[in-house]
Amino acid sequence: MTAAIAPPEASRDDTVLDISGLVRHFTGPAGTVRAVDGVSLSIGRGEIVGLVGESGSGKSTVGRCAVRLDRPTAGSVTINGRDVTRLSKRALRPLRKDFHLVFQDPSSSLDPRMTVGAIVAQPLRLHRLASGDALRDRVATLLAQVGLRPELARRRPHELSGGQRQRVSIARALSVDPQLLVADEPTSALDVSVQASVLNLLVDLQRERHFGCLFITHDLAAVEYLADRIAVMYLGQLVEQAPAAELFADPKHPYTQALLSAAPVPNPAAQRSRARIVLSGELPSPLDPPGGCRFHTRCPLAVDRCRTEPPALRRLAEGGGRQVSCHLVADDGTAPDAAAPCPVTINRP
Ligand SMILES: Nc1ncnc2c1ncn2[C@@H]1O[C@H](COP(=O)(O)OP(=O)(O)OP(=O)(O)O)[C@@H](O)[C@H]1O
Repeated sequence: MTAAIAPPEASRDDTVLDISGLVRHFTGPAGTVRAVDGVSLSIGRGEIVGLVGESGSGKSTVGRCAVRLDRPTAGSVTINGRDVTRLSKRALRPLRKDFHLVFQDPSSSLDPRMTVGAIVAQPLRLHRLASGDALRDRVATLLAQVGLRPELARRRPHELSGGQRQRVSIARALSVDPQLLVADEPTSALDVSVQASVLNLLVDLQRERHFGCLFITHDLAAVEYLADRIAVMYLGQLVEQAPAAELFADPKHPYTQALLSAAPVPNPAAQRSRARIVLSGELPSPLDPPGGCRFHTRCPLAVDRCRTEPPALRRLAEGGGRQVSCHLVADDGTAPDAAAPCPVTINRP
């Protein structure tokens, strides 16, 4: 398990989400899936943190635990200073308005029997925040804020387009003014032509309302555009975390370097300066993750130490508070280039 260190953000008093040492294992007939294995991450008010990594690396599991749709095996989740990890459903109910999840596929998260108006009104009713005319006005305002015409309130989800349905989910999630929104691939089920407008809507609403946002995605161009900070996951653990601009300009972890090298960039000159790193092999099974550094089986730079000793996620001496878990990255941030493997000096403690 990773010896994850608590980021300094965890001690800020504007922290809305603080995940500490999160572990989520699923035990079934085939064994124990170690979906998340020691993740620590925090999000401040008004901050968008992007969570990226290959399919199966554990991103959605982190997101589900963050909003208590799933319970961690170990570790804690604190929202607005309250540890929600072990609260009963009843104790959790009044706090639920502070955090919401926007799912990848709005069709599966919207009740097909309810009208759009009733769906958006539901959290306001549940938390007794509005009723009667005030409730109707609030729903109309919310629909307008997500760019939907008021008459759509009488329709049902199947009568809307995918983009409109996702706007309804966003209106529902934001109806009670949450402090934290977890958006799990909110545009990946949508037509490419409407993805940008839904993303822009999310960003506009976030800038206006200053909620903290955990944005889970495979879309590196989107995350570069909208996230303040990015955390990179590999096989259940965080391998790197840094301000978005710094991560994209200078990825330190060999896995981050490989991930970003595969992403299309809007500026072709930048693309040319970044050699493509093709990783060998598949993501190993989380049923039996490799010992030592979990990435060593695919890392073009791995040395003996990587095969035996798990690297801790440690803070580098950089202004932005970057964290990296790699034996080959020096404390001052000097990092080898996975695109040009060559003998490296191991930075032994
Ligand atoms: N309820 C469950 N029972 C058993 N295994 C699970 C369960 N939920 C997730 N997993 C496993 O945990 C691992 C992490 O899954 P998760 O969905 O969190 O990854 P992800 O990074 O979000 O993937 P994707 O990008 O494809 O959504 C995967 O191996 C997945 O099969």
